[in-house]
Amino acid sequence: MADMTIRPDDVPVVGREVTESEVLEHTPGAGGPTDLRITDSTLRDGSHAMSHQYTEEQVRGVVSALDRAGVQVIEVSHGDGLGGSSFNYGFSRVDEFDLIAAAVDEATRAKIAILMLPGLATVHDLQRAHAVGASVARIATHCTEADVSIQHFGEARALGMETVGFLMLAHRATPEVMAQQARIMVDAGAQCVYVVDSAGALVLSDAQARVEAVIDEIGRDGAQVGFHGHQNLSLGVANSVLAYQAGARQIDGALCALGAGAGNSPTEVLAATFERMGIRTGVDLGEVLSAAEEVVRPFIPRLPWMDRASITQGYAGVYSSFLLHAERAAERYGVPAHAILQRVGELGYVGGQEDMIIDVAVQLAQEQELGDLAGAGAR
Ligand SMILES: C[C@H](O)CC(=O)C(=O)O
Ligand SMILES: [Mn+2]
Repeated sequence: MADMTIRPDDVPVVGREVTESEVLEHTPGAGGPTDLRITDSTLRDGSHAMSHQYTEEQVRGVVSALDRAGVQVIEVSHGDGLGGSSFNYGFSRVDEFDLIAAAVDEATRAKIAILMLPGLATVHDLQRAHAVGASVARIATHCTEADVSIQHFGEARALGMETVGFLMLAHRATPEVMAQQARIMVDAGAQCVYVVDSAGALVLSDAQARVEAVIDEIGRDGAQVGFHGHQNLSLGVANSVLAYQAGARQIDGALCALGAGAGNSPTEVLAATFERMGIRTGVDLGEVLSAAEEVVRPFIPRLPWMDRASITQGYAGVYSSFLLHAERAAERYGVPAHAILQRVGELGYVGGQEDMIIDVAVQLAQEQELGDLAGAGAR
């Protein structure tokens, strides 16, 4: 297998020399050199499924177990990224900077990553995350709006952080557009760009084609490509394998699939599948299975699952984190969550439009009432 270390000469230079300390290195995991790097997002994407109620004790337990298992990067933030704790997205139980600091304190080998969406989080939030010890900045935009991340990549690199770009709702852009957007991120300082299947809507070759196009565009700069899957159509792991085969070298997962919608590709299943394929992740399978079964599963309020609402998200291409918002609106306005999500898909809403879910529910409730009245009139 190819040597996966990115050396100073391979890293795209963004307006200045790259120093040794900024070089993206793949820390050998428990099993030595790796062929791909798994980033675990239980403590970030999983925060959606936890309604952002993580405690410091839970964060410490998960980080310690993942670190022991040899997972090289652990993401910790509000589900919607830094600054997400708000009326629109849901308030965190514990300040995310305290959770990030606890994660940094607990990790002995793993790097702690944060996610941020420019506009929701500011450069000041990024500086705070760095100050408490986060060393990987994952900067996310809608798949056609990479230009809003330019300043943030510049600041992350200036802070000496490893940088990863997240092109969300990737099913909404063609492979060609994904490649153009990835180019913007790399020119701004991203060392890796992810194809992010936020809706779990990419079906096999759809995922592969996007990864291939992005690699064709940015691979020559020495930048890597990653894949972040959701299980709404149950394809997160299969898409991740295809992404690896297309050249992706960073893959996201979450223990017990704990993530938005039907959840993320389960980290423990990724570890087992790649091990079966002879692909080295550096993750100790026994330890990661224990982390899922003994540390995470006991505190999960509800296991993410492919039910009618989350399958509708995959089918209709709806942002996975809309699920709990839709369920709450369904309860309040007496309309089915899957009908809300179907309509949201038709209207093409993107992350940040959570408040529109209420409007859709109100509209559907009115339509339902009119339908009932018409039915009553006909009798
Ligand atoms: C902020 C989002 O939840 C990021 C993500 O995980 C996705 O788009 O998927
Ligand atoms: Mn996600």
